[in-house]
Amino acid sequence: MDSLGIDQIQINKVPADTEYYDVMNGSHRWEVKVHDHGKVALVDSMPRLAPVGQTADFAIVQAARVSYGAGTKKVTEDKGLIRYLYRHQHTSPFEMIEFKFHCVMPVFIARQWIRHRTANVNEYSARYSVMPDKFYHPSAEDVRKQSTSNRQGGEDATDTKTAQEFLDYLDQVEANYKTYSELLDKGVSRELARIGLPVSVYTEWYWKIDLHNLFHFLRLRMDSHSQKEIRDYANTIFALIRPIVPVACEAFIDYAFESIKLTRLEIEAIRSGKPLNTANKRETEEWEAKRKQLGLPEPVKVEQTQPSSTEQA
Ligand SMILES: O=c1ccn([C@H]2C[C@H](O)[C@@H](COP(=O)(O)O)O2)c(=O)[nH]1
Repeated sequence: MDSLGIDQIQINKVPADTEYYDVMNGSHRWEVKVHDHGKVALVDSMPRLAPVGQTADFAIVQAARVSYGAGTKKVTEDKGLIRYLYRHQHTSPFEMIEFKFHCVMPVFIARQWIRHRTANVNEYSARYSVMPDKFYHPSAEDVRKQSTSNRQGGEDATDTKTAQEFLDYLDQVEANYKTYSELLDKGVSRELARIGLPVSVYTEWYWKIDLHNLFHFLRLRMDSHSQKEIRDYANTIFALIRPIVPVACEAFIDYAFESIKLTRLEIEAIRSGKPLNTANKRETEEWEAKRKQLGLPEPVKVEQTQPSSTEQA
C-alpha cells in the first residue's frame, strides 16, 4: 500500500527536442597512466549527453539563462557568455557540470589532494582490504634537491650518488611489504598491519567534483609551485576534461591560470613608475617577477637628496 501517494504522482517524460550525443563517445572510461603505478580515469560526466553540435559547456549556458531556449542561441554567443561569467566570477553555473574520476595515487599525494574538501570521495579501505604491493618509486632524475628559496619545494635534481642512496632507501622501506604480508597471515588485523607501510604506497578513490571547484583545484595544483607529483595528476585531469568542456577550459586558462593578479601597491607602482611601497622582501620579489612578466621597465631610482650646505649649517 502506498500511504504517501507516491504511486499516484504523474511523471511527464518530455521527449528530447533535439538530437543528443554521449560526450564520452560511448566509452566506459577515459584512462591515463600517471607515474609508475598511478592512474586517472574519467568515469562519468554530468551532463553526459549534449545536443549535437555543442559541447557539455552548454550546461553552463543553460544554467545561466535558466531557460529552455538556450539551445537555440548561437554557439559564439554561448562562448561569449561563458567567458563573461568566468571573468566576472559568476561561478554557480560552472557548478552545474560535474565529473567523476577514479584516481590511483600514492598516499603522500592523496593527503594533499584530500584538502580539496568540495569533492565527494570514496577511498579504498586498508581496514577492509589488503594494501597493494605498489609504491611510488621515482626515477633517478626525479630525485629533487631541497630548494633553498622555498621551504616546501624541490626543483633541481640531486647528484647521481645521492639519488641512488635515496632510491636504495626506498627499496628498503618497500621491502617491508613482505613483513606486512606475513603479519596479515599470522592474523594481525589489516587496520594495524598497514601502519608500517610508507606513504609512497598507492591508494585509490572515486572523486566527484563540480567544474567550479575543479578549476580551483587545477589552479593550485597545475601551478609550478605545487609538488611535481600532484601537478602530474592535475595536468592529466585537465587533459581529460578539456575535450568535454573546451570553452570553459579556455576561459580558465585565459582568465585564471595564466592571468596575473595585481595588488593595490602594485597598481600604484605601475602608475608612479616607482618601486613597490613596502619593506617586505618577499612581496617585493613577487612584484619583480610580475613586472618582468608584464615587460614593464625597472622602477626609477629614488635619489637620496643631499642636504644643501646651508641646511647642513
Ligand atoms: O603543497 C602542499 C603542501 C601541503 N599540503 C597539505 C597537505 C597536508 O594536509 C599538509 C602537509 O602536507 P605536506 O606538506 O606534508 O605534503 O598540508 C598541500 O595540500 N599542498
